[in-house]
Amino acid sequence: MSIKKALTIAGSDSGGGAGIQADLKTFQELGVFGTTALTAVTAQNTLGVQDVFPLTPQMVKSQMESVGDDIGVQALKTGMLFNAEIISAVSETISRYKWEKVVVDPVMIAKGGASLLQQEAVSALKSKLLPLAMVVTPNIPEAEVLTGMRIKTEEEKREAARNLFELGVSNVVIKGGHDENTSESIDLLYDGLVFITFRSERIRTKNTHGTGCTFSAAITAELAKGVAVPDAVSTAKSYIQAAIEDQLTIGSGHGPTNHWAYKRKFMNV
Ligand SMILES: Nc1ncnc2c1ncn2[C@@H]1O[C@H](COP(=O)(O)OP(=O)(O)O)[C@@H](O)[C@H]1O
Ligand SMILES: Cc1ncc(COP(=O)(O)OP(=O)(O)O)c(N)n1
Repeated sequence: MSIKKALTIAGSDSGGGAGIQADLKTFQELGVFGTTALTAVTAQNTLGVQDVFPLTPQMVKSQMESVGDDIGVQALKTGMLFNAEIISAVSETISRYKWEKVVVDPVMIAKGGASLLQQEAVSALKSKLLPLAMVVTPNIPEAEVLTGMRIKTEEEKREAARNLFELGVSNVVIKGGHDENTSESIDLLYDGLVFITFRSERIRTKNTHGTGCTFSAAITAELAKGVAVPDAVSTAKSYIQAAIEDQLTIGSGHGPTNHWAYKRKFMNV
């Protein structure tokens, strides 16, 4: 059997809710073989991030090469990259291997407030990595940092998406999870021509740790299978909705989502 392979370049979450752990669970559930290039180790649980230890840029590059030289990469995603040196190493390696299906989740701050990207690395993210991205998936605070705009209205979301497209990204998805005053969670896709909205009922829960990682990993898995971007975003939206709805109770803070839920809801597994 030939199976598609997806690579995640991200940090480890010891609590299992976000980062590499969320990405691998998502790849597995969506039927692609997951590989990893670890950027940083975090000591983390549902209450927050207790410690961060970044790996060297050389070690990140070596892991990408090990995967690229032997296993192959049909699509990849980036998550926590932590500093400008790691961003440079990742961007150079993506360019050298000519990997095209690149999903950038511009992870900046964890739910508890810990910084997962140094402030001075934002310009490297914009100038080196975003131009290589087939899809970028900022949440609203991340889109505000990347564009320098304040985003409150639907028109401001569209303006931010246009600005991000101008940085060289082929498809921009501004996620609506942080828009807490709305009864729906609305994600907006822009491909330079049209806007498509993906809507779902907002679930009132504190257990949303790792939703952004999971959503971008689901897009990556679908791209690895050859699915077009709008359909990949649609599946990712269904996946994350099911995973938030079918609640787990783990830890006493912001708990993780449930990766078993998607197949249970849509495939009766
Ligand atoms: N309470 C919620 N109910 C339904 N969907 C949500 C909820 N919170 C987040 N989502 C969805 O989860 C995904 C991640 O969104 P978001 O929370 O904005 O990202 P991040 O985890 O990066 O902060 C998006 O598809 C968003 O619509
Ligand atoms: C190691 C690691 N990577 C990414 C995140 C951020 O994950 P995200 O999906 O944005 O979820 P929250 O942190 O907002 O719950 C992380 N926490 N750790």
